[in-house]
Amino acid sequence: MMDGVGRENVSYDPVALRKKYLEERDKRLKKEKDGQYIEAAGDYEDFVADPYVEPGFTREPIIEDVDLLIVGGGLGGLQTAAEAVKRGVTSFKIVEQAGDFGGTWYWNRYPGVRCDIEAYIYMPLIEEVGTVPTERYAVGSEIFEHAKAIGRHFGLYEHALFQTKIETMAWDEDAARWIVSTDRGDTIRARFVSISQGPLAKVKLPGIPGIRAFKGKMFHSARWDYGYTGGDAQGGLTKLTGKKVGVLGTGATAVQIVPKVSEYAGELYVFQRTPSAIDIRNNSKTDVAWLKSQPSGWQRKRMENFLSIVTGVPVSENLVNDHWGDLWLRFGELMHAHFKPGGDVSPETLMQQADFEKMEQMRARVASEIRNPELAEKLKPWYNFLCKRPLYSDEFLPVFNRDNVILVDTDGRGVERITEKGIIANGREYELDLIVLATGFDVGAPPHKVGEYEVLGRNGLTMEQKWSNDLRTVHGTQLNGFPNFHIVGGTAQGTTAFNFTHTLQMQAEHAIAIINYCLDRGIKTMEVTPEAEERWHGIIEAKHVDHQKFYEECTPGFLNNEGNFKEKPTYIGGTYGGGPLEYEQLIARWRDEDMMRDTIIT
Ligand SMILES: NC(=O)C1=CN([C@@H]2O[C@H](COP(=O)(O)OP(=O)(O)OC[C@H]3O[C@@H](n4cnc5c(N)ncnc54)[C@H](OP(=O)(O)O)[C@@H]3O)[C@@H](O)[C@H]2O)C=CC1
Repeated sequence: MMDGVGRENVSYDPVALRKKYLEERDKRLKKEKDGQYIEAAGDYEDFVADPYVEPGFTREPIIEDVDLLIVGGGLGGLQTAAEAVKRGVTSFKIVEQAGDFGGTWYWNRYPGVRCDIEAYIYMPLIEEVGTVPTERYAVGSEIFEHAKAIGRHFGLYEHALFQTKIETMAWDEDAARWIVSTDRGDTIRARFVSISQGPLAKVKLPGIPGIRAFKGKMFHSARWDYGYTGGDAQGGLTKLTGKKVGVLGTGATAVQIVPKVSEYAGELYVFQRTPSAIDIRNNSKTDVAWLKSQPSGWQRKRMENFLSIVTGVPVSENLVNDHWGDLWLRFGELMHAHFKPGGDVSPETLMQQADFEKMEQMRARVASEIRNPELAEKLKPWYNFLCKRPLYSDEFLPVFNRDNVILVDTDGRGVERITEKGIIANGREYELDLIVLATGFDVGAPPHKVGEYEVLGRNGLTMEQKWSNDLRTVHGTQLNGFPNFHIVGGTAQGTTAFNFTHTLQMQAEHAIAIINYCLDRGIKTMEVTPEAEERWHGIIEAKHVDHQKFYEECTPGFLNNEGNFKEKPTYIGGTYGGGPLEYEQLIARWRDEDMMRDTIIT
């Protein structure tokens, strides 16, 4: 079937393409690697101040013993708390630094914010809560509202401590509890802790000279200032009329911001270092009758079907049927047609073929959307599809046909400097009123780098010390030396997926099943043994999928630590190689069969 962007009859020269990809990568490799970014902390903390709460919030400190402390009120924390409630755990607190639940959907309120994953599988617990997403790909505010609805439905607000940051968390051997203090003067003594701090919690700023020099308005996309721009995420940015706006970045965030801002700004400058591959969104209104007629358990089934497709697990039907699955479905077709065990065509060759085809389609889409052929060339992406997180938009590319939108392509170099008046790129100064830093997050920073507090396990052991030689965990969620401690959202030696809430759900259920097991039986402490960590390490090694060559050849980005894949394991590189669905079965089996062998219980 043709879909208007030349998805059939794709022809290309694989040798020339590979050469071009490597040349484009080389333009972008920076000696600073991931050190090119500045963390929005310390001297840069003002970039992450919460613009959505009234200043001056105070409350009385609490001193409380609880069975469970959940760190983080984003979707992972909510899924953990909902699971706790379902299992009858009633004594718990949720500590969240924001002013409400929602996590990434609380912070990211920029114009055009929308989830790229279908709402029916992304928005957790919609069957239980009764939320009906209005569109197939929901806007951010709707997901934020759903997060709050989860909070109301499961009675989580009475357990929440908002606008509260953890300052210390230490295991007390005698009390067999985690003693946690906060910046609001609280002391919480928790039998169990589950942390869920999110992969997008740490804002990244570009470490370019002059970032403090700019005299106009500047903010990161995750702290949008509607007081300055007017309007809301849906539009109405009328205060930008006549203004010169610069958006720095062309990732998943920028492609959503740019079309909205282009409707209002006098001039919009989009500073591009690497053009992104932008696939078809094809959004639609929810067929409410269809949604309401689904049998119980439909959401889980749909989630599993999607996850199977995007991890190459064969399925007999394609329930979601959007463009996320294209690459794997095509790979499956090629394997079926050309792969024979012992034959001379390898799965890698066929995957590369599927990838070249996919990216040719992406480039053909650019050519068909952009009227000016020279401009179209600048917007074409030259890397393997999975080198960057895939993007979906039907609005971004056509925006460059507008007169008030100017692409500043830096041909891989990035912008050079920020000045009092604006941005210098390609040796020219662009004067601006507003600079939006759509420069992303420290995706997948290890847990001890996300929260700005130290977790002190047995005998004051820190995670940094524990992992100083090599990473050791059981399932990426439990650690020897850290009893009664769980990580939800653990990717290193754990798992992840494009539909991140799906893997959060797996780990939330796992953590609460274990915690509930202990609470039911009066078990004071449960700690995974060093032998269990070695066993899991062995499984991780045995299942290891060697991504090294692939990511080394990739254009830099957060998936390969900005071209530093060899020296530093990444978010993706260290996950369980059998894939998330196998991981889910394996952790369930572990609870039933091996938990007693692998833990010390008191
Ligand atoms: N579910 C959803 O719909 C959404 C999800 N997200 C999530 O957030 C993640 C992060 O996305 P995003 O916020 O876009 O961040 P990204 O890290 O994907 O993008 C950052 C952008 O900033 C650019 N950049 C950085 N430094 C410079 C510089 N000095 N000069 C010019 N450009 C520069 C990068 O260029 P270069 O490419 O060259 O590095 C890149 O285009 C996504 O991968 C996704 O997981 C975000 C938005 C929507």
